[in-house]
Amino acid sequence: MSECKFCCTEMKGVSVSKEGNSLLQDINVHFHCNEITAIVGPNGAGKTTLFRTLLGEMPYTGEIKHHMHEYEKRMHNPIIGYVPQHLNFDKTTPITTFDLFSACMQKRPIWTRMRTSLRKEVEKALAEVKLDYAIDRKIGMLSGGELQRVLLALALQPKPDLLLLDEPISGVDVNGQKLFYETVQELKHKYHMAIVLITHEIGQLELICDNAILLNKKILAMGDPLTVRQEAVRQKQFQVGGGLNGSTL
Ligand SMILES: Nc1ncnc2c1ncn2[C@@H]1O[C@H](COP(=O)(O)OP(=O)(O)OP(=O)(O)O)[C@@H](O)[C@H]1O
Repeated sequence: MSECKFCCTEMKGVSVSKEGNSLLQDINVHFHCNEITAIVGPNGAGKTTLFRTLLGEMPYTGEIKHHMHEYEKRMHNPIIGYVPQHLNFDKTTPITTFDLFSACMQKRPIWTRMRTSLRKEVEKALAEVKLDYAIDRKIGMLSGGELQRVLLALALQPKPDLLLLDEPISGVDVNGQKLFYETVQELKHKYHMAIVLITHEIGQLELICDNAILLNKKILAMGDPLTVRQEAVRQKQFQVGGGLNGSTL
């Protein structure tokens, strides 16, 4: 991967064990700002565990460092945004996109009077993910792709230094996938974030990321997406055409 130019998140000799099982072994990687890094690997490879470790949810040995500009260090601790694979909720809920944002963005309880500026802020946040039209829609009526872009917009409140996307478009149709990745590319250029993406769709890796990591407890390959893809095939970490490991080429 390229030299660190500005800020980055660095994992140095990170290992995770749980109940006597080794889940991650000696992970050494830099996630750079202005770059999208894809993490690929078979089921049970430890991809989500790596995210949970970065989010501070898993005890680990080794070091995780967030290198930031000096002035940013004075302003805040690193902010990490997270987009999950799915949001499980009752599809008949009357909650709208605006209600969801209000609950997340308003510091006071939402039954108290809302900040008058809140609606404008939500409109701006939704415009960034091309969902201006969805502010008053019930979340249960949104398509899979729209809902994932709502979650992406929420993960940007406030702007993170590191954005983690955990298989964000699995089950989303082709157009929805395209729109999601276009939006992520635009955000990368606009906010210079480090973005890390877990994906099983390694057939188009070079179209969606700048760097890739092949993970199976250890890092098996790392670098430009095409090379990592070839290495995944060579090491038979995936089945051509999908199948065994739930991954597609
Ligand atoms: N809290 C935990 N305690 C014990 N084992 C765990 C825990 N969390 C995850 N594991 C195990 O660690 C392994 C890696 O899980 P993880 O969810 O990180 O894999 P993954 O690469 O994200 O898989 P998938 O592609 O199927 O989502 C699995 O064998 C899982 O059962």
